[in-house]
Amino acid sequence: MDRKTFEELFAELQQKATGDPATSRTAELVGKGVHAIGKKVVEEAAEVWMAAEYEGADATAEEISQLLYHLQVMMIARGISLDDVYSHL
Ligand SMILES: N=c1c2ncn([C@@H]3O[C@H](COP(=O)(O)OP(=O)(O)OP(=O)(O)O)[C@@H](O)[C@H]3O)c2ncn1[C@@H]1O[C@H](COP(=O)(O)O)[C@@H](O)[C@H]1O
Repeated sequence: MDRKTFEELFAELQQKATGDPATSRTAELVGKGVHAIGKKVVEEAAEVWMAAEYEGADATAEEISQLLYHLQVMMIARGISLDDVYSHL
């Protein structure tokens, strides 16, 4: 399985963001902009909630990974760094 940490994913997405939208989901989403990314964030957040209430831990963890991915895409689209977020934790 292709495992990565939150920080490793963010570094990968920063590279992907300026790539080819035809082959990179990240480049496609960043190209579509904050409005489209925001809709995905809300959709994935709802899927986390539903999985947590009605599905198992594995399904919930998968939905959480998709939410984290889309949050990172939003950060990149808005020029927000990991440190910008960590400073509020
Ligand atoms: N971790 C992720 C990841 N999580 C979720 N997703 C995307 O989010 C989708 C999940 O949302 P949905 O279930 O709603 O899928 P969907 O219905 O096809 O979505 P829509 O097209 O309808 O918006 C997946 O199909 C992926 O397109 C991700 N896309 C990419 N990554 C990782 O990001 C990195 C860069 O990926 P690329 O930019 O595609 O090269 C790689 O390491 C990938 O593993």
